[in-house]
Amino acid sequence: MKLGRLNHIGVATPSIAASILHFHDMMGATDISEPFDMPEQGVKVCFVNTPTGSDMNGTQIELIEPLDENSPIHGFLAKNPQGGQHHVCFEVEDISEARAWFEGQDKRILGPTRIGAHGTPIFFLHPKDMMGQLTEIMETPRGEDGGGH
Ligand SMILES: CC[C@@H](C(=O)O)C(=O)SCCNC(=O)CCNC(=O)[C@H](O)C(C)(C)COP(=O)(O)OP(=O)(O)OC[C@H]1O[C@@H](n2cnc3c(N)ncnc32)[C@H](O)[C@@H]1OP(=O)(O)O
Ligand SMILES: [Co+2]
Repeated sequence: MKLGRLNHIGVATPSIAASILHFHDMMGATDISEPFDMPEQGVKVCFVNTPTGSDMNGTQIELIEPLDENSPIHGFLAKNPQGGQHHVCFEVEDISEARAWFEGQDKRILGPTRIGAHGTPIFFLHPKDMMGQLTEIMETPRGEDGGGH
């Protein structure tokens, strides 16, 4: 398994609208996507794009707000009502190979591989098996050779 780019940091929030204001007005973010719903993941999503580097791929902040009480981030927000850093997402070249690698290391994989917000397959690893960090593994979008969005 070869580690790819840090694609995004997932930040849970009780209000994407309030978080957009924070990143725009307080942090000076100039490239923020329109929020959109992902009912199959139980979240509303919005990307805050950081400036691109020489490789033309900036890391994103992925704002996520629960769509309802069945959302996988409902419990996290119950414990952290203000929201906060929720997960990190690393890219890999081959999602099946990565899944087999982590399974072979006895890491708990949370649910099936599914299509994520960037249109490529993703899966999640339990934070208790990953040094306390909920970890999302995402296949690099084709044509981007190493990352980005
Ligand atoms: C936008 C789409 C997509 C993308 O394309 O990028 C996404 O990112 S969707 C993001 C939301 N989806 C997910 O998070 C799916 C995977 N998550 C889960 O299956 C669950 O959230 C969870 C990780 C199993 C947690 O479930 P929950 O019921 O909320 O908590 P538990 O009480 O079972 O937690 C057990 C234990 O783990 C600690 N914990 C929970 N969440 C986190 C976290 N985000 N980071 C670090 N640690 C976490 C929790 O505190 C418990 O610890 P103890 O209290 O010590 O037992
Ligand atoms: Co994510």
